[in-house]
Amino acid sequence: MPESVISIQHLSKSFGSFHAVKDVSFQVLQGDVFGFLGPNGAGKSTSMRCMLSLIKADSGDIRLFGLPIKDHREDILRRTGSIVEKPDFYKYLSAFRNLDIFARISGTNSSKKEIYAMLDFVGLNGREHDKVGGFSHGMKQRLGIAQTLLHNPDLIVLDEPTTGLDPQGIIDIRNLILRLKDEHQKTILLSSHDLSEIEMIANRMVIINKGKSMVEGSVKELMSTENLFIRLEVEPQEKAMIVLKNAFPEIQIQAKGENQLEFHLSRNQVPSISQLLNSHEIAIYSLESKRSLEDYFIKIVQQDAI
Ligand SMILES: Nc1ncnc2c1ncn2[C@@H]1O[C@H](COP(=O)(O)OP(=O)(O)OP(=O)(O)O)[C@@H](O)[C@H]1O
Repeated sequence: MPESVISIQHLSKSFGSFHAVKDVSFQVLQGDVFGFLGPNGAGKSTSMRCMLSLIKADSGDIRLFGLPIKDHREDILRRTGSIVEKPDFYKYLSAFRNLDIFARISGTNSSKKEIYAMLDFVGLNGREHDKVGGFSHGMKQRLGIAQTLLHNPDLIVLDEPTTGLDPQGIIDIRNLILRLKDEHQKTILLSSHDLSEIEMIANRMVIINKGKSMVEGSVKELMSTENLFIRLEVEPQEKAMIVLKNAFPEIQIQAKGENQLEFHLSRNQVPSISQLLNSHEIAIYSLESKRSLEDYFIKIVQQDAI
């Protein structure tokens, strides 16, 4: 059994009368890329800030590397790199100078060679001496990751690292996270509101909603039971609706516009749709299937209520 790197039990935090985190528990094991998933406002950042002791939790047990954060803050933070608040840089200085200054202030005293190697690792080679003010959001994000890696932490905590990035920026960060896990054996906790993002890089995850943990486990196992949202463009629409209702009596189908149908279907039933409609001479112009975190939540919440 891999070592527990983060263990959070029954974490709770209020701001005045507002209970932002009510009951969050999860466990991150060594070598995990662990997805901390929840919609906006679910309490992810607040939980992460409590975990790193940037703010004080009201109650709950927080242990990193097996040690309670309240008694071992320094030791724990020495082994942890995080971007939970937006990283700040001197925009009139180069990427290299920014890291050099940070290394001196924070006491990592990294050599020039180490800083160049870090900039190379995050894909900023060739841009080392350019001013940070001219960097894209994605480049700043990668520079932020380089900064958190300077002290060679075992655990890396990233709060919504791909938010606001363009598609290439998202791919760059995703690849960087996977390399940190595969080539450097880091343990990574990252938050996101995007289920598909987590599915692509995390091996385990917890889903939180309204300040409470809903479900935790292997990403593959959790996703395999999931329903998909289907949007079909078909003709004739009414006939398609009847055929689908006969084949899947348990589903609720909504007719949209002239020839669109929308419904939810379990993943393993999706491949049979086109064959079914073709056999009734119904033309399919498009079939769109997507996962929706919200749909997934509703399913979990409904299961919870039974
Ligand atoms: N310092 C604060 N004072 C008052 N309310 C706060 C404070 N920080 C967070 N909140 C509230 O707590 C709730 C949870 O916020 P939090 O930032 O933890 O959510 P999140 O899951 O990270 O969502 P997002 O992705 O939108 O950041 C939100 O309703 C937020 O407005």
